Amino acid sequence: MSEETAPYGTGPAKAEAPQIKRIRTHHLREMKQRGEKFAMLTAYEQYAAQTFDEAGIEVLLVGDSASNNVFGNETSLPVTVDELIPLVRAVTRSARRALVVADLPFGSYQASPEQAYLTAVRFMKEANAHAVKLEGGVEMAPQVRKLTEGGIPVMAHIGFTPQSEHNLGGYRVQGRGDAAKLVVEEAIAMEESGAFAVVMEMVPGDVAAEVTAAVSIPTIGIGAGVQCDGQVLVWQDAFGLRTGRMPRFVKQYADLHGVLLQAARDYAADVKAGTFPEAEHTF
Ligand SMILES: Nc1nc(=O)c2c([nH]1)NC[C@@H]1CN(c3ccc(C(=O)N[C@@H](CCC(=O)O)C(=O)O)cc3)CN21
Ligand SMILES: CC(C)C(=O)C(=O)O
Ligand SMILES: [Mg+2]
Repeated sequence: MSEETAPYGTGPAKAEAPQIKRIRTHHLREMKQRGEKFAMLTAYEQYAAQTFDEAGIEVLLVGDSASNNVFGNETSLPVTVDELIPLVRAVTRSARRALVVADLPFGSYQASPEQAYLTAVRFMKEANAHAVKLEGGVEMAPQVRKLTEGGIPVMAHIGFTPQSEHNLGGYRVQGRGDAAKLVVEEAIAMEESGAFAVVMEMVPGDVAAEVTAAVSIPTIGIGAGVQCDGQVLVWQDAFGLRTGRMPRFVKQYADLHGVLLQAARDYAADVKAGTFPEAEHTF
């Protein structure tokens, strides 16, 4: 089937598509230098990825949070590399401009730099990821160095790191009081090991500001205040597809749950009443 007549989900035909320059890791660093902020969202499949890309979101993260937001687990711990690879592939196929980052899941990189490299290579080769992300500070420096030297851009993730929730004593703010200097040290270790950016999760705003000033790589906050170079949220939180208690750092920009609920109810009511399908929907 030609691109022009393909009915589903292929977006505009390649021939008509204007040339769009892909965001690369150095562009984010240049934005930091210019004092320009950038936005990152999670994405796990085609339509969200296409829509966020069209909206100008600079970075799409295929988070290990797919564990709870796609696969229905309670935490991010159970998700596997084999489960995440098809999601990353869908997002890289769908985003024309955004930098697509694949989150390495729990247990797929902590054992050794070699394990981290072999896992990251799978995301790069099998899913066309542009970069990978891993959780941890100073203790992950050998992993970050190994990947970077092997040609794989690494985004670090410090502060509250959900894969270590059992060691951190639950979902808690990190870096309060004396622990602030540890967060700064972690960020510096990540920059020195070659990370191109660092996510900071649930860190006091003043500490995140200090980190942002202390490193030349961009910082990306989630519950880390407005002075980070970029921000990230889980899209189902920000756009209201997920319901229930939200972390304090979430701002709700839409009520997709309400929209979908009403649409599904209207459809069911039409079917039951015999008012759908109508003549125009019938061959
Ligand atoms: N849907 C979703 N959103 C996320 O932000 C997210 C995931 N899933 N899965 C992986 C991790 C887990 N994250 C979480 C989960 C819960 C809290 C939370 O309950 N925070 C509370 C307590 C903070 C405190 O103790 O001070 C909050 O009110 O922010 C925070 C981050 C962030 N990530
Ligand atoms: C919340 C972001 C930073 C993340 O790691 C994820 O979605 O998995
Ligand atoms: Mg994650």
